[in-house]
Amino acid sequence: MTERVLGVIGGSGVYAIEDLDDVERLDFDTPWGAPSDALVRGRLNGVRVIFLARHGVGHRLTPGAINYRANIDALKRAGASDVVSLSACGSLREDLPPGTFVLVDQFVDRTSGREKSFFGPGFVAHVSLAEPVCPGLRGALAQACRAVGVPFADRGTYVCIDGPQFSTRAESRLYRAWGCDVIGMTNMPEVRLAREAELPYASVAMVTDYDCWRETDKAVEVGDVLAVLKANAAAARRLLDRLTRDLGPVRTPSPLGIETVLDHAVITPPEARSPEMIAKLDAVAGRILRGGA
Ligand SMILES: CSC[C@H]1O[C@H](OP(=O)(O)O)[C@H](O)[C@@H]1O
Ligand SMILES: Nc1ncnc2[nH]cnc12
Repeated sequence: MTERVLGVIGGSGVYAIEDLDDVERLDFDTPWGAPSDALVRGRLNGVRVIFLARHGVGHRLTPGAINYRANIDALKRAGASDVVSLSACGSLREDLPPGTFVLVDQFVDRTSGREKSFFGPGFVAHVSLAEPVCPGLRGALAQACRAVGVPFADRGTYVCIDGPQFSTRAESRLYRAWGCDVIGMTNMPEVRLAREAELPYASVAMVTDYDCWRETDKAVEVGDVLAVLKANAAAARRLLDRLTRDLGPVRTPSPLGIETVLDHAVITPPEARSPEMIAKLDAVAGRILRGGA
Protein backbone atom coordinates (compact mmCIF):
# COMPACT_ATOMS: atom_id res chain seq x y z
CA MET A 1 0.00 0.00 0.00
CA THR A 2 1.32 3.45 -0.88
CA GLU A 3 0.16 6.32 1.25
CA ARG A 4 -1.12 9.41 -0.53
CA VAL A 5 0.58 12.65 0.48
CA LEU A 6 -1.23 15.48 -1.22
CA GLY A 7 0.91 18.53 -1.93
CA VAL A 8 -1.19 21.69 -2.21
CA ILE A 9 0.24 24.90 -3.64
CA GLY A 10 -1.95 27.82 -2.65
CA GLY A 11 -1.87 30.86 -4.91
CA SER A 12 -3.30 34.36 -4.54
CA GLY A 13 -5.84 34.40 -1.73
CA VAL A 14 -4.97 30.92 -0.41
CA TYR A 15 -2.18 31.27 2.15
CA ALA A 16 -3.18 28.43 4.52
CA ILE A 17 -5.51 25.48 4.95
CA GLU A 18 -7.31 26.21 8.19
CA ASP A 19 -8.77 22.78 8.95
CA LEU A 20 -5.59 20.68 9.07
CA ASP A 21 -5.06 18.31 12.01
CA ASP A 22 -1.66 17.41 13.53
CA VAL A 23 -0.03 20.50 12.01
CA GLU A 24 3.77 20.76 11.74
CA ARG A 25 5.84 23.49 10.12
CA LEU A 26 8.76 22.30 7.97
CA ASP A 27 11.52 24.79 7.22
CA PHE A 28 13.34 23.47 4.18
CA ASP A 29 16.35 24.56 2.28
CA THR A 30 16.96 22.90 -1.08
CA PRO A 31 19.88 22.68 -3.52
CA TRP A 32 17.97 25.26 -5.60
CA GLY A 33 17.52 27.75 -2.76
CA ALA A 34 14.70 28.47 -0.36
CA PRO A 35 11.04 27.75 -1.15
CA SER A 36 8.47 30.54 -0.98
CA ASP A 37 7.75 29.81 2.69
CA ALA A 38 7.79 27.03 5.28
CA LEU A 39 5.82 23.95 4.29
CA VAL A 40 2.88 23.09 6.53
CA ARG A 41 2.23 19.40 7.03
CA GLY A 42 -0.94 17.98 8.51
CA ARG A 43 -3.98 15.82 7.86
CA LEU A 44 -7.29 16.64 6.24
CA ASN A 45 -9.99 13.99 6.63
CA GLY A 46 -7.23 11.49 7.44
CA VAL A 47 -5.24 12.27 4.27
CA ARG A 48 -1.69 13.57 4.69
CA VAL A 49 -1.40 17.05 3.19
CA ILE A 50 1.60 19.33 2.68
CA PHE A 51 0.72 22.95 2.01
CA LEU A 52 2.89 25.66 0.49
CA ALA A 53 1.90 29.31 -0.09
CA ARG A 54 3.24 30.04 -3.58
CA HIS A 55 3.80 33.74 -3.04
CA GLY A 56 4.73 33.23 0.62
CA VAL A 57 2.42 34.00 3.53
CA GLY A 58 1.70 37.73 3.24
CA HIS A 59 1.99 37.53 -0.57
CA ARG A 60 5.60 38.77 -0.69
CA LEU A 61 6.77 37.30 -4.02
CA THR A 62 5.89 38.40 -7.54
CA PRO A 63 5.27 35.58 -10.04
CA GLY A 64 8.74 36.12 -11.53
CA ALA A 65 10.49 36.07 -8.13
CA ILE A 66 9.06 32.71 -7.05
CA ASN A 67 11.70 29.98 -6.81
CA TYR A 68 9.64 27.30 -8.57
CA ARG A 69 12.48 24.76 -8.47
CA ALA A 70 12.87 25.15 -4.71
CA ASN A 71 9.10 24.84 -4.22
CA ILE A 72 8.77 21.59 -6.18
CA ASP A 73 11.98 20.14 -4.73
CA ALA A 74 10.81 20.95 -1.18
CA LEU A 75 7.44 19.28 -1.77
CA LYS A 76 9.16 16.19 -3.18
CA ARG A 77 11.70 16.16 -0.34
CA ALA A 78 8.90 16.43 2.23
CA GLY A 79 7.26 13.35 0.72
CA ALA A 80 4.45 14.71 -1.48
CA SER A 81 3.13 12.04 -3.87
CA ASP A 82 0.86 14.35 -5.91
CA VAL A 83 0.40 18.11 -6.30
CA VAL A 84 -2.75 20.19 -6.64
CA SER A 85 -2.27 23.83 -7.53
CA LEU A 86 -4.85 26.50 -6.67
CA SER A 87 -4.53 29.66 -8.77
CA ALA A 88 -6.34 32.87 -9.53
CA CYS A 89 -6.76 33.51 -13.26
CA GLY A 90 -8.40 35.76 -15.81
CA SER A 91 -11.02 34.41 -18.20
CA LEU A 92 -10.59 34.61 -21.96
CA ARG A 93 -14.07 33.24 -22.64
CA GLU A 94 -17.50 34.73 -22.17
CA ASP A 95 -18.85 31.41 -20.84
CA LEU A 96 -16.23 31.22 -18.05
CA PRO A 97 -17.38 34.01 -15.71
CA PRO A 98 -15.71 34.95 -12.40
CA GLY A 99 -16.29 32.21 -9.85
CA THR A 100 -15.77 29.39 -12.37
CA PHE A 101 -13.11 26.79 -11.57
CA VAL A 102 -11.26 25.66 -14.69
CA LEU A 103 -9.56 22.26 -14.39
CA VAL A 104 -6.72 23.05 -16.74
CA ASP A 105 -5.49 20.31 -19.08
CA GLN A 106 -3.13 22.27 -21.36
CA PHE A 107 -0.73 25.20 -21.11
CA VAL A 108 0.88 27.79 -23.35
CA ASP A 109 4.08 29.15 -21.83
CA ARG A 110 4.81 32.81 -22.59
CA THR A 111 7.24 33.28 -19.69
CA SER A 112 10.92 34.00 -20.12
CA GLY A 113 13.89 34.23 -17.80
CA ARG A 114 12.53 31.69 -15.30
CA GLU A 115 14.48 28.55 -14.40
CA LYS A 116 12.46 25.87 -16.19
CA SER A 117 14.32 22.63 -15.55
CA PHE A 118 16.11 20.75 -12.79
CA PHE A 119 18.37 19.19 -15.40
CA GLY A 120 21.31 20.80 -17.16
CA PRO A 121 24.94 20.34 -18.10
CA GLY A 122 26.18 17.01 -16.75
CA PHE A 123 22.72 15.49 -16.31
CA VAL A 124 20.39 15.85 -19.27
CA ALA A 125 16.81 14.61 -19.34
CA HIS A 126 13.83 15.23 -21.63
CA VAL A 127 10.39 14.46 -20.19
CA SER A 128 7.18 14.55 -22.23
CA LEU A 129 4.73 17.37 -21.57
CA ALA A 130 2.16 16.31 -24.18
CA GLU A 131 -0.28 15.60 -21.32
CA PRO A 132 0.98 17.97 -18.64
CA VAL A 133 -1.81 17.28 -16.14
CA CYS A 134 -2.56 14.01 -14.37
CA PRO A 135 -5.97 12.85 -15.67
CA GLY A 136 -6.61 10.91 -12.47
CA LEU A 137 -6.22 13.99 -10.27
CA ARG A 138 -8.18 16.16 -12.72
CA GLY A 139 -11.01 13.63 -12.74
CA ALA A 140 -11.08 13.56 -8.93
CA LEU A 141 -11.20 17.37 -8.89
CA ALA A 142 -14.13 17.35 -11.36
CA GLN A 143 -16.02 14.94 -9.13
CA ALA A 144 -15.31 17.12 -6.09
CA CYS A 145 -16.42 20.32 -7.90
CA ARG A 146 -19.69 18.61 -8.85
CA ALA A 147 -20.22 17.41 -5.28
CA VAL A 148 -19.71 20.84 -3.69
CA GLY A 149 -21.65 22.68 -6.40
CA VAL A 150 -18.84 24.88 -7.74
CA PRO A 151 -19.34 25.92 -11.38
CA PHE A 152 -16.46 24.36 -13.29
CA ALA A 153 -15.05 23.46 -16.70
CA ASP A 154 -13.45 20.02 -16.83
CA ARG A 155 -10.68 21.16 -19.17
CA GLY A 156 -9.08 24.35 -20.45
CA THR A 157 -5.89 25.88 -21.79
CA TYR A 158 -4.00 28.23 -19.46
CA VAL A 159 -1.66 30.79 -20.98
CA CYS A 160 1.06 31.78 -18.56
CA ILE A 161 2.48 35.29 -18.88
CA ASP A 162 5.41 36.82 -17.01
CA GLY A 163 3.49 39.58 -15.31
CA PRO A 164 3.46 41.20 -12.88
CA GLN A 165 1.57 43.59 -15.16
CA PHE A 166 -1.69 42.36 -16.67
CA SER A 167 -1.79 42.00 -20.49
CA THR A 168 -2.41 44.61 -23.15
CA ARG A 169 -5.72 44.32 -25.01
CA ALA A 170 -3.87 43.18 -28.15
CA GLU A 171 -2.18 40.38 -26.18
CA SER A 172 -5.43 39.36 -24.53
CA ARG A 173 -7.15 39.11 -27.93
CA LEU A 174 -4.19 37.23 -29.37
CA TYR A 175 -4.38 34.60 -26.62
CA ARG A 176 -8.10 34.20 -27.32
CA ALA A 177 -7.35 33.73 -31.03
CA TRP A 178 -4.82 31.04 -30.06
CA GLY A 179 -7.60 29.11 -28.32
CA CYS A 180 -6.48 29.82 -24.76
CA ASP A 181 -9.25 29.80 -22.15
CA VAL A 182 -7.68 31.34 -19.05
CA ILE A 183 -4.67 33.48 -18.24
CA GLY A 184 -2.36 33.56 -15.25
CA MET A 185 1.25 34.22 -14.25
CA THR A 186 2.40 31.22 -12.23
CA ASN A 187 1.60 27.75 -13.53
CA MET A 188 4.73 27.78 -15.69
CA PRO A 189 7.34 26.49 -15.02
CA GLU A 190 5.67 24.79 -12.04
CA VAL A 191 4.00 22.21 -14.31
CA ARG A 192 7.26 21.39 -16.10
CA LEU A 193 9.16 20.96 -12.84
CA ALA A 194 6.48 18.77 -11.25
CA ARG A 195 6.73 16.42 -14.21
CA GLU A 196 10.52 16.29 -14.00
CA ALA A 197 10.17 15.47 -10.30
CA GLU A 198 7.77 12.63 -11.19
CA LEU A 199 4.92 14.34 -9.32
CA PRO A 200 1.42 14.02 -10.81
CA TYR A 201 0.08 17.61 -10.97
CA ALA A 202 -3.30 19.22 -11.53
CA SER A 203 -4.25 22.88 -11.61
CA VAL A 204 -7.47 24.49 -10.48
CA ALA A 205 -7.61 27.90 -12.18
CA MET A 206 -10.20 29.98 -10.33
CA VAL A 207 -11.56 32.79 -12.49
CA THR A 208 -11.48 36.23 -10.87
CA ASP A 209 -11.97 38.54 -13.89
CA TYR A 210 -12.37 38.84 -17.68
CA ASP A 211 -8.86 40.22 -18.25
CA CYS A 212 -9.18 43.11 -20.77
CA TRP A 213 -10.37 41.65 -24.09
CA ARG A 214 -14.04 42.63 -23.76
CA GLU A 215 -15.01 45.88 -25.58
CA THR A 216 -17.70 46.77 -23.08
CA ASP A 217 -15.82 46.08 -19.85
CA LYS A 218 -13.27 48.07 -17.97
CA ALA A 219 -9.92 46.27 -17.95
CA VAL A 220 -8.94 44.08 -15.00
CA GLU A 221 -7.55 45.81 -11.91
CA VAL A 222 -6.21 44.12 -8.82
CA GLY A 223 -9.09 45.40 -6.66
CA ASP A 224 -11.59 43.47 -8.81
CA VAL A 225 -9.46 40.36 -8.52
CA LEU A 226 -9.24 40.64 -4.73
CA ALA A 227 -13.00 40.97 -4.34
CA VAL A 228 -13.62 37.67 -6.15
CA LEU A 229 -10.59 35.94 -4.61
CA LYS A 230 -12.20 35.74 -1.19
CA ALA A 231 -15.25 33.85 -2.41
CA ASN A 232 -13.08 31.62 -4.63
CA ALA A 233 -10.78 30.81 -1.70
CA ALA A 234 -13.75 29.75 0.42
CA ALA A 235 -14.97 27.49 -2.40
CA ALA A 236 -11.43 26.09 -2.78
CA ARG A 237 -11.49 25.04 0.89
CA ARG A 238 -14.77 23.18 0.35
CA LEU A 239 -13.23 21.59 -2.74
CA LEU A 240 -10.17 20.33 -0.82
CA ASP A 241 -12.38 18.98 1.94
CA ARG A 242 -14.39 16.97 -0.62
CA LEU A 243 -11.33 15.94 -2.61
CA THR A 244 -9.55 14.45 0.40
CA ARG A 245 -12.70 12.57 1.46
CA ASP A 246 -13.05 11.16 -2.07
CA LEU A 247 -9.38 10.28 -2.59
CA GLY A 248 -8.75 8.75 0.83
CA PRO A 249 -5.32 7.98 2.30
CA VAL A 250 -4.30 5.23 -0.14
CA ARG A 251 -2.73 6.33 -3.38
CA THR A 252 -3.63 4.88 -6.78
CA PRO A 253 -0.97 5.22 -9.50
CA SER A 254 -1.31 7.95 -12.12
CA PRO A 255 -2.85 6.61 -15.37
CA LEU A 256 0.05 8.25 -17.24
CA GLY A 257 2.80 6.57 -15.20
CA ILE A 258 4.10 9.98 -14.12
CA GLU A 259 5.79 8.44 -11.07
CA THR A 260 8.37 6.75 -13.30
CA VAL A 261 8.88 9.19 -16.22
CA LEU A 262 12.59 9.52 -15.54
CA ASP A 263 13.10 5.83 -16.42
CA HIS A 264 12.89 6.85 -20.09
CA ALA A 265 13.93 10.50 -19.98
CA VAL A 266 17.56 10.67 -18.85
CA ILE A 267 19.97 10.70 -21.77
CA THR A 268 23.31 11.14 -19.95
CA PRO A 269 24.71 7.69 -19.02
CA PRO A 270 25.75 7.15 -15.38
CA GLU A 271 29.50 7.35 -16.16
CA ALA A 272 29.10 10.78 -17.82
CA ARG A 273 26.95 12.39 -15.11
CA SER A 274 28.33 15.30 -13.13
CA PRO A 275 28.74 14.58 -9.39
CA GLU A 276 27.49 18.11 -8.57
CA MET A 277 24.30 17.56 -10.54
CA ILE A 278 23.79 14.12 -9.00
CA ALA A 279 24.03 15.72 -5.57
CA LYS A 280 21.54 18.48 -6.48
CA LEU A 281 19.08 15.95 -7.90
CA ASP A 282 19.01 13.80 -4.76
CA ALA A 283 15.30 14.47 -4.15
CA VAL A 284 13.98 15.12 -7.66
CA ALA A 285 15.68 12.10 -9.27
CA GLY A 286 16.34 10.17 -6.06
CA ARG A 287 14.28 7.18 -7.20
CA ILE A 288 16.43 6.47 -10.26
CA LEU A 289 19.69 7.51 -8.59
CA ARG A 290 19.10 4.99 -5.82
CA GLY A 291 18.03 2.39 -8.39
CA GLY A 292 14.48 2.25 -6.99
CA ALA A 293 11.35 0.88 -8.65
C1 LIG B 1 -3.60 38.83 -7.60
S1 LIG B 1 -3.90 38.64 -9.31
C2 LIG B 1 -2.43 38.14 -10.10
C3 LIG B 1 -1.73 36.96 -9.51
O1 LIG B 1 -2.65 35.92 -9.11
C4 LIG B 1 -2.29 34.72 -9.75
O2 LIG B 1 -1.35 34.02 -8.95
P1 LIG B 1 -1.59 32.51 -8.45
O3 LIG B 1 -1.56 31.63 -9.66
O4 LIG B 1 -0.47 32.21 -7.52
O5 LIG B 1 -2.95 32.48 -7.78
C5 LIG B 1 -1.69 35.22 -11.04
O6 LIG B 1 -1.01 34.22 -11.75
C6 LIG B 1 -0.87 36.36 -10.58
O7 LIG B 1 0.35 35.96 -10.05
N1 LIG C 1 -6.32 38.75 -15.94
C1 LIG C 1 -5.30 38.11 -15.39
N2 LIG C 1 -4.12 37.98 -16.03
C2 LIG C 1 -3.09 37.31 -15.45
N3 LIG C 1 -3.14 36.77 -14.23
C3 LIG C 1 -4.29 36.88 -13.55
N4 LIG C 1 -4.63 36.45 -12.33
C4 LIG C 1 -5.89 36.82 -12.10
N5 LIG C 1 -6.40 37.51 -13.17
C5 LIG C 1 -5.41 37.56 -14.08
